[in-house]
Amino acid sequence: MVSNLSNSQSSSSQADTTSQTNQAHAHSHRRPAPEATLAILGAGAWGKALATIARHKNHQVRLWSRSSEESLEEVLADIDMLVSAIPMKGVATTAAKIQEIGLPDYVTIITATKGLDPETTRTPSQIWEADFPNHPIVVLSGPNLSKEIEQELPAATVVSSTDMAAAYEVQTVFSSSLFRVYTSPDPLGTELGGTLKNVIAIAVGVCDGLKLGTNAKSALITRALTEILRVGTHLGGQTETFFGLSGLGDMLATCSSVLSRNYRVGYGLAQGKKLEQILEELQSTAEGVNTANVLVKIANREQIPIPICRQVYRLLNHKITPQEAVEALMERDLKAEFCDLF
Ligand SMILES: NC(=O)C1=CN([C@@H]2O[C@H](COP(=O)(O)OP(=O)(O)OC[C@H]3O[C@@H](n4cnc5c(N)ncnc54)[C@H](OP(=O)(O)O)[C@@H]3O)[C@@H](O)[C@H]2O)C=CC1
Ligand SMILES: O=C(CO)COP(=O)(O)O
Repeated sequence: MVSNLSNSQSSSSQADTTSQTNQAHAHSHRRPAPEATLAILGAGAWGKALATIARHKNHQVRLWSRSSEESLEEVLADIDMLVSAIPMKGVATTAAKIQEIGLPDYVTIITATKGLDPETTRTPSQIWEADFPNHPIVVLSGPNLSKEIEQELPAATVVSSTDMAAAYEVQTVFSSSLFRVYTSPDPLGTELGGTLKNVIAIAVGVCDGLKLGTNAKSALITRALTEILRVGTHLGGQTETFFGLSGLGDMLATCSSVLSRNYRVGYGLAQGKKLEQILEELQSTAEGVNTANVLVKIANREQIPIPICRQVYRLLNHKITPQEAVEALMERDLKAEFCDLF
């Protein structure tokens, strides 16, 4: 399907990645990246798109979901990298299953889930890290609407890890002329940007569904960035990360496209549809619904002001109408623009 995802980096960037790959191997005994064997867990929209990208780089890809004929044991046998594109609700149980099966220490774990665990409030990478403390863990996140990637449209993403050798290796594995992969040393910030923006995409869907106009949408997205920065840095992400592809970049993509499931949740609510009906029609994951609930739990615990996300939470939990949510935001106490950023 995607014919142009071949590796056509310039010679200088090839030199860069070659030295990066050498650096990766200097730090580990992992096998060379050029023809890696990848298990991609989660055969939904995102797992399939990632599989397409990897296959066009000539990697061996085994795509798995719970309804696959192959067992998880079979899929995991002799792999170099494990990619998790599982929805949040399945991450902890799947990680526990893999722990039981066993995974050699050299296998890099790449997490592409955008969510927060409802029980523990942990991010997906924190779950993988806790279960696999000896493995390199890499977060992959960015403005990556899967339908556009399947249509061979260019996109960029971020791979982030405290183990930079692993990040460089994953960068090499996924980079192509249509998928530009940047590295970052801030996995938590990278992950939180992609996760928190889903709640904002619901808010923006409401804004568009109510036809509140461009001024309102611009104000909403801008103030939402302040809110994401406040939460994200409080939880340990680096400020600059939230201005990058996995933060602002992903928020712009998700808040401006009807391809976003989260945006469509908000849009549907503004049209008076019931949440259950919208989710039924989507037949796909909208992580912002769960994330809004977990985020409010975190904000209450840590005393972090999240006015926009709190209205989304109240709307999703049938405590308020879309119009009341708008009024509540507009009628808050007046204040300086940057008084409470950090
Ligand atoms: N779609 C996109 O554009 C992007 C999505 N993401 C993120 O990737 C994650 C997955 O999204 P997406 O692929 O769109 O979701 P989909 O709903 O399209 O697919 C989900 C996949 O996961 C499997 N699955 C569902 N529930 C569980 C579970 N409890 N345990 C294990 N596996 C499960 C499903 O198959 P089965 O039921 O057979 O197991 C299915 O293959 C989300 O966190 C999303 O935010 C990130 C970037 C882009
Ligand atoms: O995360 C995404 C794009 O980067 C996908 O967004 P949705 O889950 O809202 O479709």
